[in-house]
Amino acid sequence: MLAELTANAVADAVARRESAPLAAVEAAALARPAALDALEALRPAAHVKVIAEIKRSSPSRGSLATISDPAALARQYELGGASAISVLTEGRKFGGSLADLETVRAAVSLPVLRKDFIATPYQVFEARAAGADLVLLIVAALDDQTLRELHDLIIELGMTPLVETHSADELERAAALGARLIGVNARDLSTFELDRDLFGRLAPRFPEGAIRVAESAVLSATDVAHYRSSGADVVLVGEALVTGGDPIANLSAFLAV
Ligand SMILES: O=C(O)c1ccccc1NCC(=O)[C@H](O)[C@H](O)COP(=O)(O)O
Repeated sequence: MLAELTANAVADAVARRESAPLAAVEAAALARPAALDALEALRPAAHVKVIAEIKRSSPSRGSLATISDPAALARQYELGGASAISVLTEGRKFGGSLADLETVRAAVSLPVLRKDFIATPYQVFEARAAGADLVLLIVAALDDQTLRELHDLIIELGMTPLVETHSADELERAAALGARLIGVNARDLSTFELDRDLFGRLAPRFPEGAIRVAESAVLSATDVAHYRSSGADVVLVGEALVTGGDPIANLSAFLAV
């Protein structure tokens, strides 16, 4: 499934390139005000930090929430104390778009993550052109050379890569890049199986000084507490915030952990 999602995302970017050629997107990326400092926003603190996600649907869960106004939801996340906003920009399975990212960027003063299946420099330029401050790189989807190339391009453009892993080997590959913001996704992106204990098993292997992000499978404050006690500096939460009623109240509960 991960290979299919990545291939689709690249095909969609190739189609967009017909109307927005690389040179135009590069120019738009370079014309943007500087990206916000996500490493500072997510710096380890006495309390856990939350990256709150705008997520309409997913391959594993189907339709989650309508979200007709992503800017309004992002503002609620900001009011609720999120430290960054994740915007799923993949259209086919997640119902997202770069337009969502742009509208969220304009609505909040928090760093914004482009969460997608990034495999080409074009998608990185698109992310910056839409106002992203962070870009997700999924280690399992990329060979070492592409991973390095995209990682370095993201930094060159002033953004922060969030390097996502799901095994000790992938964590080593992230460490070899010098990644400073590393996630462990509890969700196996090929089988959709969830393993909330994976973060805890991998936490001791994080490179010194890297910010540790636990991604997926937070349904309650108890799950946040579990990740926090396993060493997470940051949790990335989607489903629980878009389906759980009042996002501000839910964030407060998560941040009180
Ligand atoms: O969510 C999915 O079903 C999914 C399937 C395949 C690739 C990626 C997928 N999700 C992306 C994410 O990693 C999550 O949206 C994110 O970590 C938040 O997860 P959750 O809080 O469990 O919604």
